[in-house]
Amino acid sequence: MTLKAILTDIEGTTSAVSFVFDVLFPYARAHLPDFVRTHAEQPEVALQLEAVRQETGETQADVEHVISILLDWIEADRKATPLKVLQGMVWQQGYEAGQLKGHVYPDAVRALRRWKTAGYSLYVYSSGSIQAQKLIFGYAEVGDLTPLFSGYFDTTSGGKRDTTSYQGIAKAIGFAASEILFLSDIKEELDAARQAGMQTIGLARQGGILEGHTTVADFEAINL
Ligand SMILES: CSCCC(=O)C(=O)COP(=O)(O)O
Ligand SMILES: [Mg+2]
Repeated sequence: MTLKAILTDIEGTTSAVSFVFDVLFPYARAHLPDFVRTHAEQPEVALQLEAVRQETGETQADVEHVISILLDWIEADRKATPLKVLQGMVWQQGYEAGQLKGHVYPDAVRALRRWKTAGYSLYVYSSGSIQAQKLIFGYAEVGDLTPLFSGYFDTTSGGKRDTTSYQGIAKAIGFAASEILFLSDIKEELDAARQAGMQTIGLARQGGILEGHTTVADFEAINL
């Protein structure tokens, strides 16, 4: 099958789950309350606070209550778009201050560089906001990896377990779904991508099999 583009997940695929859970989420938990208090009137922040109110039906919630909802969502790893957008804004401060460095597995860095040189177009699809995606790759430990990527998709393209999201992404990329390879560590995401017609490879970095999909332990084991 012809392959023209690679669409990759981040957490558990290009980057360690532990980086997200032990570094990024605690950073957001610590800094999001003051960030929201300070910037609540800023239009792009106010828009997300309003989105939280709409999503929970708590239309009269004050800023402190919205903050407590957001902290609950971090705890529950909710992939809610307003939380993801706000996390991206908070992380930007951390990356710019040198307090955060994006973790990307060395095998992923090597393979992504090789595939780009070989002429494949590279895209990212993560529940993290597009801003957060650009930050993890832009401030990677090995330097700026963003020149490798031709585009980014987040939850504004739909949920990662929904087939329609992958159909929409293929349309946006401009290739047939069958010409796109999706990489992820989550079986349900791979199932949805395959249902949309994409090629799939599962990443099981701790070992194991993502049932129904070719599964590898790292990017070096992917032969295009
Ligand atoms: C873009 S780094 C932040 C990761 C994040 O917030 C997240 O929810 C990870 O989701 P993924 O779809 O990459 O598994
Ligand atoms: Mg993942």
